[in-house]
Amino acid sequence: MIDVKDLRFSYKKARETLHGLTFSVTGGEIFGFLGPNGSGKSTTQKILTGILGGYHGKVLLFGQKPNEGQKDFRNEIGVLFEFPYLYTNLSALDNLNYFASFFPADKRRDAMELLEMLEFKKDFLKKPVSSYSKGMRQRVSMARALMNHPRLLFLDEPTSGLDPSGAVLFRKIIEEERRKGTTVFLTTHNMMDADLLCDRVAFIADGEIKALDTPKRLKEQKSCNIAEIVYTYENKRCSLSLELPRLTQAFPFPHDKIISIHTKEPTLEDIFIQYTGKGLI
Ligand SMILES: Nc1ncnc2c1ncn2[C@@H]1O[C@H](COP(=O)(O)OP(=O)(O)OP(=O)(O)O)[C@@H](O)[C@H]1O
Repeated sequence: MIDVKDLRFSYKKARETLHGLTFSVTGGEIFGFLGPNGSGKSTTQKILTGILGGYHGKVLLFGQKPNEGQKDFRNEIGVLFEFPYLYTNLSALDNLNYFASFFPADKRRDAMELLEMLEFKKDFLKKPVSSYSKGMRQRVSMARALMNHPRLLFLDEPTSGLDPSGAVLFRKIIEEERRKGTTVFLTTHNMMDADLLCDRVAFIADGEIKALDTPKRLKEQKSCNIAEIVYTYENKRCSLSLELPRLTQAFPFPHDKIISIHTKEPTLEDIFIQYTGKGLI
């Protein structure tokens, strides 16, 4: 679906922003592109969606170059940008109906249905976008990205500006898209979105991919293999950390009652820091 080999890009001659990215995304997967501010996520998405040209290396989507700009290609992708780019003097419905007019009639989804699915506040449907909160604008942007039944959906920070219940709703909708067979390229520095949604994630830092695998395997590779045992002894609550291989050996210690045994699993963010030496924010 997406095939990228040795992708290099510079905004200015003297400074390279992307230093040879290589990855591929297969049909039907949610692929996470995870990195801190300024690491090159949006630049990569802009190249993949044909907004930025002038790159070096191979970039193919559906087997064709994105910046060749064929209409068929535009009909097959949906994009949620980091910034909403909506007409602020128009309403949600007018914005969506205008964007829908770029697609053939049989590709268009109903604007009203999309906004209902995204739990958009009904009293604002005909008010101008300039009166909307960030979360409401994000809902309209998501509706626009889904407008043409895209086979490939690019989402740049989809849950940014949403409250927790809005973020849960968006994750549900993204999963529903995957269930229908849509391929999703999810750009984010939100570790929870990446961990909950993605089949595979690429860690990007300083314009380079530092690791690429399933969230589970990434966490297992760097797992610290420590179990924490909480127990009581002589009416006191105590805890003990133990390396996992020792759990299989007889390991006596004075106690009255074991309360819990938990492995200390690293989070995806812990793993990101181990690979890149930096946090996600
Ligand atoms: N139009 C531009 N002109 C010059 N430099 C740019 C431009 N856009 C981005 N950059 C630089 O390119 C680098 C990568 O930026 P990019 O926006 O791709 O990062 P990002 O990972 O998406 O960050 P964020 O999470 O903040 O959106 C940064 O150093 C940024 O300052």
